Amino acid sequence: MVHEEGGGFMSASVADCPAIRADKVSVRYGKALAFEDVSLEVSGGAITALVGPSGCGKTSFLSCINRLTDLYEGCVVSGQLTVGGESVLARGIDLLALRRQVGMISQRPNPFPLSIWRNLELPLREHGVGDRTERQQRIEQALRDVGLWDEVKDRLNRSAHALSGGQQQRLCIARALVLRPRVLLLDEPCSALDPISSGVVEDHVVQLRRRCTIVIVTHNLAQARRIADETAVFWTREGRGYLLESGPTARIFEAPQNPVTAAYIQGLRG
Ligand SMILES: Nc1ncnc2c1ncn2[C@@H]1O[C@H](COP(=O)(O)OP(=O)(O)OP(=O)(O)O)[C@@H](O)[C@H]1O
Repeated sequence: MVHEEGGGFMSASVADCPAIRADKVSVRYGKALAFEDVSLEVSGGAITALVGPSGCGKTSFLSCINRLTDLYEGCVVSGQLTVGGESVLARGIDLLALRRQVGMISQRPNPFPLSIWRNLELPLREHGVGDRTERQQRIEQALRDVGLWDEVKDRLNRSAHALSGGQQQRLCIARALVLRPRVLLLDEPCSALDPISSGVVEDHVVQLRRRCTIVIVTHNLAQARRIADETAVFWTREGRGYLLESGPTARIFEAPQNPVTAAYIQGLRG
């Protein structure tokens, strides 16, 4: 992909729980604009929900933040995007360092076809983190953070694929957490789960508030209202996504400024 911005990403200077700032960010796939001119401030340490109808660019926006967009041929990201004040769209930034700071969880649980332990050890080895003792500590802590430790501590060498869907998704969150990211991007993390597993995942995401800056895409407006400090509503016009409005979640749900937002949250549109 091509990036159209200057600057640099210095992992050492990113503050704890960094804010994310998008200034007129647009994403094109070939000639098709996925979304355009999105300007959004995401507060450090808060949970921000991205909501809106299908195809309005929520996942594409999320993917810019850790440069997953690089994986799509013909994808062009323009505008300014910073994490903790450091540009993430610049050419030549250290992508490994960026992705260590900015973890991403996808919609469907996707553990590697390896043991539970290896799933968590692999990213640590890949990023050259710690010695054996530190790796063990991080793995146990990450499993505790997602409430899995007591459930799996006696079967760490079993295949991750033998876990239930909800456990697999929590394992994937733990796999991101072992690297101690400062930003966590979650793309509809509960959409493939049953309501009980979904609730468990949601509870653990909430517990990460203030430890990470969290951006979560969700189609579940009740979930956004329950867990998000801030909400950004995306919309689509002639096939192009844009940001309709954003602000504190209570304001978006109780006193939306835009009539389209009002209709959307009442279930009348979208
Ligand atoms: N890899 C890709 N290549 C080409 N077009 C893409 C790609 N990913 C997304 N798009 C297009 O970009 C637009 C925005 O898609 P995106 O998945 O970001 O929206 P979304 O709001 O997350 O949708 P959903 O809620 O259904 O996941 C859509 O028109 C989609 O078809």
